[in-house]
Amino acid sequence: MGSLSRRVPEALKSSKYLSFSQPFYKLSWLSTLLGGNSLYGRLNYHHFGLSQAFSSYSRHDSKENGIDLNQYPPEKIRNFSIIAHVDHGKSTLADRLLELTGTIKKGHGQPQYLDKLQVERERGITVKAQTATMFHKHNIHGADTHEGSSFLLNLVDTPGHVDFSYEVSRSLAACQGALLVVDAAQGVQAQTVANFYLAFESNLTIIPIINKIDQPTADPDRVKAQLKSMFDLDPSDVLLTSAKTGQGLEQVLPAVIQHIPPPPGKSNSPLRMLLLDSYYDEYRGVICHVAVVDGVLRKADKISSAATGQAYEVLDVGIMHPELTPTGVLLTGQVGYVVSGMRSTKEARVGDTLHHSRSTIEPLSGFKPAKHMVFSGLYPADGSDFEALNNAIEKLTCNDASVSIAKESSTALGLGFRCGFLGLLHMDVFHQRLEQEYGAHVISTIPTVPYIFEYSDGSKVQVQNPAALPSNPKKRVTACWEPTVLATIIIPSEYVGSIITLCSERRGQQLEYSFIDSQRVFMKYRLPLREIVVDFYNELKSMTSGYASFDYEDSEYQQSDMVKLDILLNGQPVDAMATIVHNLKAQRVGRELVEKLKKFIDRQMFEITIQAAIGSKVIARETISAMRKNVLAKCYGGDVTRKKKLLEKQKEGKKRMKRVGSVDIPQEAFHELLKVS
Ligand SMILES: Nc1nc2c(ncn2[C@@H]2O[C@H](COP(=O)(O)OP(=O)(O)OP(=O)(O)O)[C@@H](O)[C@H]2O)c(=O)[nH]1
Repeated sequence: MGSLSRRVPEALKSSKYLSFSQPFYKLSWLSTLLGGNSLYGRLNYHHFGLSQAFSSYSRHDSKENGIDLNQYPPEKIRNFSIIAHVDHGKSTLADRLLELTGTIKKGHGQPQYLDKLQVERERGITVKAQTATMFHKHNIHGADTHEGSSFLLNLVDTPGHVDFSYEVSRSLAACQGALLVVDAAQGVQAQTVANFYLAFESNLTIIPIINKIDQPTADPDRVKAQLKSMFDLDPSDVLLTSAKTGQGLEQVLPAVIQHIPPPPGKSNSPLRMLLLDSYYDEYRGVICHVAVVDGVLRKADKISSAATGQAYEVLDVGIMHPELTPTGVLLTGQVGYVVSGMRSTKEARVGDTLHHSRSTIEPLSGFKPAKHMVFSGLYPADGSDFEALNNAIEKLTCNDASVSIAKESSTALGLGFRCGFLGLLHMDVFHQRLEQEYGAHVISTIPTVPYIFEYSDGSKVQVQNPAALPSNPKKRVTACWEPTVLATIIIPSEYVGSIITLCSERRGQQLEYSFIDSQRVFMKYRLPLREIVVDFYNELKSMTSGYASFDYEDSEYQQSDMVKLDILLNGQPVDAMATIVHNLKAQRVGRELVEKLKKFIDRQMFEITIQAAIGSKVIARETISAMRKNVLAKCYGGDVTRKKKLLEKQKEGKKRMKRVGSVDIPQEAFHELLKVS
């Protein structure tokens, strides 16, 4: 294989999409760390029984594990991640590499080994980045042999969905290279482009892999041409694989070892390690994932946090192989875990530098904080369960630090939380995890994006909750700004017309339009974030029979004519149902909301009016007429058991209701409102 192409394509240099500050070939582990964002995966004990694995490992020392990390100085280490568009085969490829190196057993009966969360398995998507350490014998002449020297390879499987690109960028901070996996039939898609640039900006060496070549519709030559035209990647450098049949996989690890540079830290400098991620284990306390940038960390060392100055003793240290495996030491360039008696994940600040307490060091620059794109209120479905929900949220946020949480209260729903998410899928996944892992049942309010409102007194505030806006905004609000995104859309050319119509309906502005090849078009749009958070992707997919791909990055705020839309039940505004919409769309959204509510609220003993209003102006109205017969009227007096049963049933039904004023609203009504855009 020839040397990998590292030239910056001219067309890309001028792209508004990116700024290129450093030559592609100039790899710098440190500058990547300083400028990058990274998060290492977590091993979730709840799903994995790792606590047992951990305690049994803990009884052995590193020699019993048969692993002597002293054999792996930086030149014998490669840190790389696998990046790709969603479903192009990252996790399957990761599985095969773990099998190939004997890290997991072949046919371990658990597809997508690194997708540990139940939600990941059910949805078939990767949500959390995950790391695994592998050992691989390689002979410098290229052929893998048992006589070759042994390398330590850290592999990071990253999520492909746009909501989790923050995880990808944080993962890349601990890597010097990336395998860019592209489906041989689907070719380059929107997240291929986005992830390529993330890796490219982090100065990583990129190894292109065309996967799924076993498919009947595979067309590797077409995909090679796309990689050349989009990223200037040399077709002769592209590896062809099938993670399903195993074809071509033997070339992957030799390419990793030959082309990805070793981590560049200094072994004889004072210890500096970057805290990549942390999670809480009820038996061990906080487990931190770390990358040792300089120096050496040993069990029983005294270490300090550069952020808080707090000192700790290293109780345990090791690698993820793929489960927590004590080694007693972590050397320069190695990635592993540390247990140091931290009691809460709040002490373990992602992006912090840990160092020996006795030495003074220059801290590494941490990560940019996660940017919350979507906010929603979370309330216990049963009002009395606030404490239970509070506990569940506290525990889950220990394992998903990318959610922001603040307590809030609603007249309609009582005490709850205002949560900030990276996107709508992230919000959905968070709900699912709350339910599945902690048994918490929640009602969430219509998601909103963070607006900036200016009031007549000149003050500007960020509004994350529509209820915080006064109901007559025309009187007091003088201006509003909404967040926008730069969206990349890739579609087959026959769908261009309908997608342009969709984007203009969503108030989009076209910035770029070009052909990737004779069949596919690449478009760049500026779109208000509000217009894409609900249902945009689904619509895009259904309009293109599933062929569209979409990715976005956040961009600047733009001034917009936004208004608060109130929902009133029997004349009373329901704060949890308020939303902020564009003035031109208010009428349609108001109509849809009241129609949805009419469908989901059952008839009650009295008439219910449902109204949508902007300030004092009602823009949509529906009425639910009063119920004539009581459920018990159906009983023929004497049948006590039947009566009891019916009362029980009614009580059960009530549990799933929220009473707002005098009106009972089923939980489903709240869920349905989330789908109105
Ligand atoms: N035919 C064929 N199918 C494959 C191959 N590799 C993966 N798949 C299938 O493609 C689907 C997606 O694979 P994953 O490995 O979950 O993809 P991913 O990129 O990790 O997906 P996300 O984590 O959701 O981004 C699964 O059904 C795999 O079985 C391959 O080489 N050939």
